[in-house]
Amino acid sequence: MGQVPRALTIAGTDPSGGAGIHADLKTFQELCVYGMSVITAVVSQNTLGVKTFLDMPLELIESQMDAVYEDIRPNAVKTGMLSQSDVIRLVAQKMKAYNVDNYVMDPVMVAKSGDALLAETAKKELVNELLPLTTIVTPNLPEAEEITGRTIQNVQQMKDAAKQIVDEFGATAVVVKGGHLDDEARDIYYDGSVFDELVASRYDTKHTHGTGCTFSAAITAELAKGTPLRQAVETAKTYITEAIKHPIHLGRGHGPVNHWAYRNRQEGLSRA
Ligand SMILES: Nc1ncnc2c1ncn2[C@@H]1O[C@H](COP(=O)(O)OP(=O)(O)O)[C@@H](O)[C@H]1O
Ligand SMILES: Cc1ncc(COP(=O)(O)O)c(N)n1
Repeated sequence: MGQVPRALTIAGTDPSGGAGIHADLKTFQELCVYGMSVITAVVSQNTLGVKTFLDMPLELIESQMDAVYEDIRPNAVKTGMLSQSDVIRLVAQKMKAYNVDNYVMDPVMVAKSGDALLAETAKKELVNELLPLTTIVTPNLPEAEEITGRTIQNVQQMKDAAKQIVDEFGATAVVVKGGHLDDEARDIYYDGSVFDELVASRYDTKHTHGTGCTFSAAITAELAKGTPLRQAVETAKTYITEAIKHPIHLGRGHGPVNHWAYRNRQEGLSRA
């Protein structure tokens, strides 16, 4: 047997298991990829909201990245919550030092509960330092608005934002996620030459804690396996749609998505 595909997430935690590192590792596992993690912040949160969080010291983030790269090199990497400017600058510097490719950025800014997970002053660092390194970036509508300075209320405006993020800010590709838009869950993919729409039914559910984390982790897992980018995004869309469609009804707020649903569908099983 050849070496198993390996993916790394650099992100914050969620003790209730629905978002951040926890969502990412569950997604990697379900997609048969060996998961590793670098923790940027310990976040006290659950389905009801964020209570508080503590950023890890920079030396500890750096040391965790070194621990991974000196031993088990990942085939793909994603970033989630990076919370402040010096964390972003450090991660960008380490990404360059380790010559990272297959980099998926989920530009996490605000939790579903409305709590800020990225300092206001750090947004420009995310765009200037990290965006040009990405293979793909996956903003939701408010994040795409922040990055581009545009108002986005329809598909044409999503396409305009996608174009700006790639052509002007230097991402290799982008998916602008329309989970916040209308009656369909319509996302716009753009890779500098091709626009594409990823469309799924929109399910009327409050169980959407960790949807963005899960979607970007699924793209990362597929890239780690060597799946071409466009196809990786397609698989991630199926994964997140199934995970939202079959809620597991945990928590008193925005509950977590169902990580068993994708494989249940593939294998005709019913684990939950
Ligand atoms: N209610 C829903 N039904 C179906 N798909 C959804 C729903 N909400 C979000 N999605 C999809 O889930 C993925 C994550 O989107 P989104 O919720 O916008 O991200 P974020 O968690 O970053 O805000 C996207 O593919 C989006 O279209
Ligand atoms: C540590 C951490 N990272 C990210 C999110 C955003 O989650 P969502 O995917 O619901 O936008 C979160 N709530 N916590």
